[in-house]
Amino acid sequence: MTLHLDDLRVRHLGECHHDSPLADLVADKKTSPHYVSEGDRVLLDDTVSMLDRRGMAPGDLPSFEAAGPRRKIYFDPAEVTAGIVTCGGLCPGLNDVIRGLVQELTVQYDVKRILGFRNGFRGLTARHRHDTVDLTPDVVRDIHKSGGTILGSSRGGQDVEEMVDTLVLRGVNVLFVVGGDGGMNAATNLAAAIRSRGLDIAVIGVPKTIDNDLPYTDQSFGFQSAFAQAANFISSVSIEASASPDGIGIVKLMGRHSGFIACYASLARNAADVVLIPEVPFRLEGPDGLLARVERHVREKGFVVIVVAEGAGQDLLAERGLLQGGATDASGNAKLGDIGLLLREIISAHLTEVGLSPTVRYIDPSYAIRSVTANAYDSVYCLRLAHNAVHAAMAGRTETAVVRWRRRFVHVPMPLIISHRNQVDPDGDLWMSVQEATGGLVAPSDGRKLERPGVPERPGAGVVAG
Ligand SMILES: Nc1ncnc2c1ncn2[C@@H]1O[C@H](COP(=O)(O)OP(=O)(O)O)[C@@H](O)[C@H]1O
Ligand SMILES: O=P(O)(O)OC[C@H]1O[C@](O)(COP(=O)(O)O)[C@@H](O)[C@@H]1O
Ligand SMILES: [Mg+2]
Repeated sequence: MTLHLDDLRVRHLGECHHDSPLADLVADKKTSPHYVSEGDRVLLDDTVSMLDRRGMAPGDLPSFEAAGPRRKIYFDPAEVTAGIVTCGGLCPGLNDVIRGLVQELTVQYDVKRILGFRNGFRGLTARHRHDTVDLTPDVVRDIHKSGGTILGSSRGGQDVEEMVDTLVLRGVNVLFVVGGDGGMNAATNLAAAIRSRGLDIAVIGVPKTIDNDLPYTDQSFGFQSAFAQAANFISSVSIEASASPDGIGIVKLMGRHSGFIACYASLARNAADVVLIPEVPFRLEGPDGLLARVERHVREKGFVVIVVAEGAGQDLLAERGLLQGGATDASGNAKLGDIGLLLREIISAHLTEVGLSPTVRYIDPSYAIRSVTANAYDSVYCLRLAHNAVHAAMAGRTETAVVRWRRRFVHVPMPLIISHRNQVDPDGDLWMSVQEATGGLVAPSDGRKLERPGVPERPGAGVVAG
């Protein structure tokens, strides 16, 4: 998809006439390596060759509006009622975002009324619209010390007009939606319905996903905390596998369509011998297939550690009739088959057949990963996203997501956030790092040639076969 400057312009509700309480803070600020001044823009591309290929004057290059406080704002804070909703699967840092939004709205902008809608968009339906939480600095003071979301979350569709009615009935003129692709889709529809009714309500998105599968953001909040926790499970399985004769360690990690958690968690411990992700289909059979590679590892080193993203190898499950074709959850997300269980069965059978005596250690940590408390890095990240989301809303931006792009906080039109999925690029440098760390790949099922098969020496990897 080729993006142009106009695709990256965000919607405004109107002119900003009110003095911002933060005007003095930004009055003399200029763009520097550590600040982007109001009105300046952040480039989409970041290499000389990409810019060169565009062949444009700097002002015409595709770029994002910088986030941050403005000198003038659109809303009179005394007239603002803010709403907050968290939706979809959990992710570390949701409470940090809620806390940051509430603190910034109240302390900096003196907004007096903030409603927390319960259990995702379900909380905006007619049935639940009056069951809200009054969010104050006191209520949110310590919530970042726990994972999850104090507001609750949910999957499943709701009527968009009914949700707009809720905003009108509850007097909400600024809504913050913390959600993933589904949540951003719903927020986009909501904003469109608001626009078609001519209402003065801003909808600001804070993109959320532990799968890190949303585009136009450096890395989603909570992702670091999630993969750090995932890495602990890889260590556990590695220790178990290395202490067992012909040990097979398998860790299945979340990642429906994108294998970022599997890649990062594997790199964090450098204990994985094989990493399987949805973006790179793999073969079981043949000299470079998974089974041969696993067998080689076990024979040469005594054990093997496999990290598999839940969305990997779904074709293998389908071939075996282990997928309910077209089955989806309440939000329309595809229901996956259990690749971890299939690998456990197939690998055990193969190794037994070739005369080994495998001991399999299989962990599926699932919710134990995404429910953790945000680490210090993610807490800071969430707080800064929240501050910028509040600035965007008060400045009358709408249908806009607040993200960090190439280290700068920027505004992205919501439709772009759902325009495609962020995935591990098999030709990109992350996958290259995984290849370097694991010493090669399982043969791809698309017939591409392997470049570097082999078993690398890993310091501290444990038992080496004699
Ligand atoms: N394509 C869609 N269009 C409109 N609303 C959607 C869409 N997909 C999901 N939603 C709504 O967004 C909410 C969250 O979506 P879900 O896919 O469960 O999680 P996430 O936001 O984390 O991706 C759900 O309540 C669902 O109804
Ligand atoms: O059991 P649930 O809630 O459907 O969640 C499972 C899915 O949630 C995820 O964490 C992604 O969540 P989102 O769809 O909310 O982004 C996936 O990794 C996983 O497949
Ligand atoms: Mg999703």
